[in-house]
Amino acid sequence: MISLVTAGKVVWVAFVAGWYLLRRPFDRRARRARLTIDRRKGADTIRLAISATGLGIIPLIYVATGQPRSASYPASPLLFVAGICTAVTALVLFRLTHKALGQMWSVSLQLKQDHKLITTGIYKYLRHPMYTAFWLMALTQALLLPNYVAGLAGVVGFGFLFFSRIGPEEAMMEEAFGEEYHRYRARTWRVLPYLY
Ligand SMILES: C[S@@+](CC[C@H](N)C(=O)[O-])C[C@H]1O[C@@H](n2cnc3c(N)ncnc32)[C@H](O)[C@@H]1O
Repeated sequence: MISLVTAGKVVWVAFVAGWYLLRRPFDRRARRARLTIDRRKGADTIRLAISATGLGIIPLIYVATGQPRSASYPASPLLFVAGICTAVTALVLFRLTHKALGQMWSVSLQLKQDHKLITTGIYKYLRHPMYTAFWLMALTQALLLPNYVAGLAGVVGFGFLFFSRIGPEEAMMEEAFGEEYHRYRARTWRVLPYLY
């Protein structure tokens, strides 16, 4: 029988692989698109690197080596089951966001030629449901990996990206779509209905 720690690591790896497979076709298409606004360079590159370190590199080092060992604590079956639930919810939400955004998606602060504002599908209810999915991804990491550093690195890394990007992203959308975005913003929540 494998230990709960190993099971958590296996589920986390499967979860990240599923995440990557869902994103791959959109990423390939996005690389070929012509852009009218491209704010990837500078601050956004740093944000993406910090987020990828917290959500990917640090937990991967822990999964492969068990380091940093001194930050580990006993695994709990309750947290493990909760982690599976948040993983499934995150993947479903991540798929819904890509389905709704389609070719309008890009990894950074960019707008395509003939970019359209999407306000349908999951975007009818939330302006940033993909970031909700990323928060769930960070939570899944914390629940599945019983190590204070590896588990919480996602919350810190993605939290940095989220809080430093949300303002510039909304400003960019408002600049491009004016009144249409203003009205959309007034009738939707950012990431959590009735809360934020
Ligand atoms: C990483 S995606 C995240 C999308 C969104 N913030 C979310 O969390 O669901 C960021 C890019 O998606 C595009 N985008 C974001 N919201 C959009 C919308 N409602 N309609 C069309 N494109 C959008 C913009 O090009 C933006 O640079």
